[in-house]
Amino acid sequence: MLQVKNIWFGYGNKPTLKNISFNVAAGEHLSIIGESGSGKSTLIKLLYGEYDLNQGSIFWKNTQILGPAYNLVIGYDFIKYVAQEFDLMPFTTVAENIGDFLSNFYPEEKQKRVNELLKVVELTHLANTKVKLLSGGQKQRVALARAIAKQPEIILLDEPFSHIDNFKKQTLRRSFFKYLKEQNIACIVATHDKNDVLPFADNMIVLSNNEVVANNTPQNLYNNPKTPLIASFFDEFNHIEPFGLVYAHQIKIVEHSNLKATVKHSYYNGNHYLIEAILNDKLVLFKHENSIENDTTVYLKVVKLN
Ligand SMILES: Nc1ncnc2c1ncn2[C@@H]1O[C@H](COP(=O)(O)OP(=O)(O)OP(=O)(O)O)[C@@H](O)[C@H]1O
Repeated sequence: MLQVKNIWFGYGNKPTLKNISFNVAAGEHLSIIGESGSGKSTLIKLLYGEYDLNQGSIFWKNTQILGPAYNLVIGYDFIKYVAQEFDLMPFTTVAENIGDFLSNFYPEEKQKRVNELLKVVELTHLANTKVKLLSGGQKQRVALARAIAKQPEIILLDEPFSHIDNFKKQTLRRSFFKYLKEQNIACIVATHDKNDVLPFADNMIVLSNNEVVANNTPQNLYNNPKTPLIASFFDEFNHIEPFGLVYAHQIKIVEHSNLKATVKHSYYNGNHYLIEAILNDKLVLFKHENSIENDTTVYLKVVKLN
């Protein structure tokens, strides 16, 4: 298990992270979310041992993760880290990059493993292409395959699919996270994308103002967002008294109610429209199957079924 106990860290005098504690079990999938600059990447780097802590401790099982003041070479065999900038060998092929950490002692085994990894990240067709010729998204997939090549016990991913286009993202995300679960590899993922979290994470932590402000399952945080920051991560939302935080899909148009609003704009969103309206002099957002003409009066009802 990963045990993070009361860690503090700052690049200068001011703390970037304060009083951070959480655990991650073997094979567990934890997401870290928070606004840009909230310290997600910094936390991932601390878990890898890239910096020295100001206070607190990090253990994976019985091994303490220590920073450069204690280690000549940063990192540990059982932990892999895929940064936002990938560390690849540009002048060798995709297959060579992926196989770089694998032993040459059993060439057939090595080839089999490389083929398996190429399949997980859907790069079989580019096996013999030099990495310098790849797109950003393809390079990101090589970095992911390299990180799992030697079966780490824990993998740290910083925005792992940010360069990958939507055509590939959905299937890649499913096959990659499924692979980690099957192999019982714990993973910690810093992300801005709810689609990295909701279908896959066992738990998620929310960073704000240098601290962990929530640590719970995605289901609990989605169904009961305690703060606007958490609600905004998942979807468009409103604050309507006496209901509190209400997602746009939790508002319906009804024949009559005491929530009388005037429509100002309809945004096409594929399977629904996002409607912007004015309710008691405040903006309200709700989802509707059709567009609605501007200045139409509608009556709204809050339906919180979660
Ligand atoms: N090497 C560094 N030296 C000094 N300050 C840094 C360094 N790296 C990050 N910071 C600062 O630490 C804070 C947290 O940055 P960090 O990159 O961890 O945030 P983040 O949540 O990962 O952001 P994003 O979502 O934009 O990637 C920011 O204020 C940033 O400017």
